[in-house]
Amino acid sequence: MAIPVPSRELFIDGEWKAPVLKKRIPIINPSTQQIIGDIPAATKEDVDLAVAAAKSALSHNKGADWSSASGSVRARYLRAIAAKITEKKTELGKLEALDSGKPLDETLWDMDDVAGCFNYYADLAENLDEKQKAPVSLPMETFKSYVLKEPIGVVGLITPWNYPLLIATWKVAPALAAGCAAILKPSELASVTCLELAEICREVGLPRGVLNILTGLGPEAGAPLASHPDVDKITFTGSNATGSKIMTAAAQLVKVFLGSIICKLCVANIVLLF
Ligand SMILES: NC(=O)c1ccc[n+]([C@@H]2O[C@H](COP(=O)([O-])OP(=O)(O)OC[C@H]3O[C@@H](n4cnc5c(N)ncnc54)[C@H](O)[C@@H]3O)[C@@H](O)[C@H]2O)c1
Ligand SMILES: NCCCC=O
Repeated sequence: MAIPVPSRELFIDGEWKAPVLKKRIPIINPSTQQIIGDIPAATKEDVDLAVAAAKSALSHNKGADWSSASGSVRARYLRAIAAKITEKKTELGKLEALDSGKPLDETLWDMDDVAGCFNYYADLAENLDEKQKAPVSLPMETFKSYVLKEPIGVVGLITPWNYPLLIATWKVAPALAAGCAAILKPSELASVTCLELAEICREVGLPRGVLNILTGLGPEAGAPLASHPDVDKITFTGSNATGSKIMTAAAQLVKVFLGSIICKLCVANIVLLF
């Protein structure tokens, strides 16, 4: 299964960017304990750049490029990403097996699920167009009411090591389908395939800043993302201990009370939605 691990940088505003502090983290193959490469280590400085890029992606071309584009426009990108995942399935499966220590069969199944998930949310994005401005019936004829679905804004996506690209996709695909701009912070223990997702975003021409990918340590990269005042929503999957820290950080910014944090913690199938 020998395959070279690509050397990547952070993915910010549609470009590869070296971390401001130039730090890197070794990639350790869990089955051999050998160092097989390294990933960039983002810090608060890079988080600030990525959040600014995401914020500005929402308003490029007065929103027409992304946040207020039709669901069908966004679906085209999601389908293109799905097609690239399928095209690169073997390479991605091998990289993820080396990086996470999971059996190759499993990581290959996960790549099928990743592609399926991008296609699923492409369908939902298209369906959004039909549902947009659905009228709400009111008892008084003097009032008109309809439902306008709008993206919440900039979202932070923090993910664990055990399904590296799949759990990231469960967060990236719906965020993009809805018209949000996102910053993904994968686990420092298994980030390689998430960086390859960045390369795929470049290849399909995803508008810049719509998806930013910051690898790095939890306290150095995850924490400043979770507590960033310009991040409108945080979604996190991981341990109870980290979930507690993220909810505490969000509470300082009153995000918890605005319906803006989702935590999937270590008790199976628990979803806390405030
Ligand atoms: N409920 C589910 O569906 C589900 C799915 C997969 C994994 N899990 C759970 O995830 C855990 C395994 O994942 P892990 O070891 O990667 O979890 P973890 O909590 O150590 O790390 C998860 C993510 O949080 C980041 N992080 C760490 N400290 C942070 C901080 N202070 N602020 C912001 N981000 C921070 C990490 O860098 C990583 O990206 C297990 O407990 C497992 O049960 C749950
Ligand atoms: N089948 C994937 C389950 C991921 C959560 O742990």
